[in-house]
Amino acid sequence: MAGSENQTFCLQEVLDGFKLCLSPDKEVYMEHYVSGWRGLIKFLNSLGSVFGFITRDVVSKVQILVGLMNGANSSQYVTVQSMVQYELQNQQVDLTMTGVHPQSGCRTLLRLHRALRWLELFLERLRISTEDGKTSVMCSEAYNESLAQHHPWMVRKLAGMAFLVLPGRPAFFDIMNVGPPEQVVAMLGEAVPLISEVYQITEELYAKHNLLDLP
Ligand SMILES: CCCCCCCCCCCCC/C=C/[C@@H](O)[C@H](COP(=O)(O)O)NC(=O)CCCCCCCCCCCCCCC
Repeated sequence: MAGSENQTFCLQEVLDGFKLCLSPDKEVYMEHYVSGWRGLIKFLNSLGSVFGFITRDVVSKVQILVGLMNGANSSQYVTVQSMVQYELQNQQVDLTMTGVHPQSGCRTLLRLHRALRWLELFLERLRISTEDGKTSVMCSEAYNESLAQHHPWMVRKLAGMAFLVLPGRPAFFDIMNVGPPEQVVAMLGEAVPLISEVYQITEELYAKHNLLDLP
């Protein structure tokens, strides 16, 4: 039950979500994709109100996907592949401009998918960083290389301001709830390739169907 879930962030939970994401034939299970994101929402919550505008956006996108996964056509929303096939075949996606399906699964997941690339780039920087590494710099470099190109000026400015108040590397590692820094680094070494594979598979699927620029 949502209300009784543990609200403390743990990197292991995110790792587990993305680990379970891929089926034997490399389809992406939506249930586990969303559960990885639920873990990340806990992390965002622990960062406080400055990050509230980001948290609210992620929460609302996860809610849209969960609504589809539990809705009348739930059997079509088991994997990202089945969702894409179903929504395209049934004209459930606004392909060129926002119209009757502003909250399609495809466009909603695309936003999280782009953010997953940010996460991959950020976590890799964190993994190879030294003790005095600046999380705000790692975060904004990863952002500029990924999500920023999809955001208007105002969102980029707000994001840039939020990055400045990020906790430093030691506090960041503590919030991850993994153990000493060596264990955090080891877990990041496991998490980054997993996230990267899920990202690549989704990216290829969206590219194949010309869905990478959905409005
Ligand atoms: C570590 C601190 C968190 C830094 C987050 C970096 C990303 C900054 C993103 C700024 C997003 C601003 C909010 C609004 C965005 C929307 O306009 C925009 C477009 O949506 P629309 O087409 O429906 O309008 N939405 C998006 O692009 C989705 C943004 C999703 C952001 C996800 C951020 C995930 C943060 C996870 C933190 C995990 C840290 C690592 C833990 C081990």
